[in-house]
Amino acid sequence: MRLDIDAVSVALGGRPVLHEVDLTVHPGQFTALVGPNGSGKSTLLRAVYRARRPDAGAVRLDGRDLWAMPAAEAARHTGVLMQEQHTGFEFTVAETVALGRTPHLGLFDRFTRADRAAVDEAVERTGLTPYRDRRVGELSGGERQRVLLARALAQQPRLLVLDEPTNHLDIRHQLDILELVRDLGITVLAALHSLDLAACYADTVAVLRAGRLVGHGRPEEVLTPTAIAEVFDVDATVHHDGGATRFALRPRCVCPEQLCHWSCRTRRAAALTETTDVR
Ligand SMILES: Nc1ncnc2c1ncn2[C@@H]1O[C@H](COP(=O)(O)OP(=O)(O)OP(=O)(O)O)[C@@H](O)[C@H]1O
Repeated sequence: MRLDIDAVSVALGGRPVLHEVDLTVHPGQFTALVGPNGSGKSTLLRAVYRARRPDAGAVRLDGRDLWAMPAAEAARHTGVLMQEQHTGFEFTVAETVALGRTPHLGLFDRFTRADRAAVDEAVERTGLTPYRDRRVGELSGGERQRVLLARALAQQPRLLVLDEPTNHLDIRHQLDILELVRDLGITVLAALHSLDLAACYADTVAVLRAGRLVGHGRPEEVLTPTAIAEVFDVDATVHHDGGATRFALRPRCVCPEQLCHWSCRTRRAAALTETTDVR
């Protein structure tokens, strides 16, 4: 499924948060959305999974206006894993994952064999088979995160929208989840804080800064030391090692001696105290 974000603008609390953002994710492509805290990533994702209507511009799925289609249809197309998502703690894992089938069921429809198969497959793929009868409230944060991903997968969406899907996960499960998501072969738009993971798993990386899209392209084209320094205010060295890209990042240094950031801060504080003392 093709996702087109056309000149989307959003204001929150009377303040512009997104400024005419244009972004296309081609069918089957995995696009990572990166940017500093508060740059508008979650707000953009909310416009894509119909939680916040854009004030201007449009979101299209295969050319159709997402905000003009019936809510149930939009829900069938789009699987979502958001930050701080609520789950009913009293439900079991299998019951929670089964909720992913809701957009496919009519009011009086019963669960079919196909629905059950979709749930079983989602539980299996996320490594949750040993947990299927456990209550969600008894799970760790990382296990719960996998349950939410399984619920989104059970929905068999054509577009997956993920807001920091690796939150709470240990390194092994971060890799497992992104590998799984990449191998689904469906269209994915995922906000990620880790540039390493974005470079490793995404086909393209879109960079937001202060609500504007300032770059979009293949990871190696977009995540350059200059761009990273400008957007994230850190000094970056990028190593391409075989197929993998690694980033060595450190806070940007502003002192003439090029000492590290903390030293700079210490020095500036010391300098300030000295000045104050002199006065
Ligand atoms: N309901 C709201 N009312 C007013 N401002 C809001 C509201 N929600 C978010 N904002 C502001 O909008 C901006 C963008 O927030 P958003 O959550 O989209 O950023 P983000 O890039 O996802 O950040 P993070 O990396 O910290 O999750 C922030 O400055 C935030 O304070």
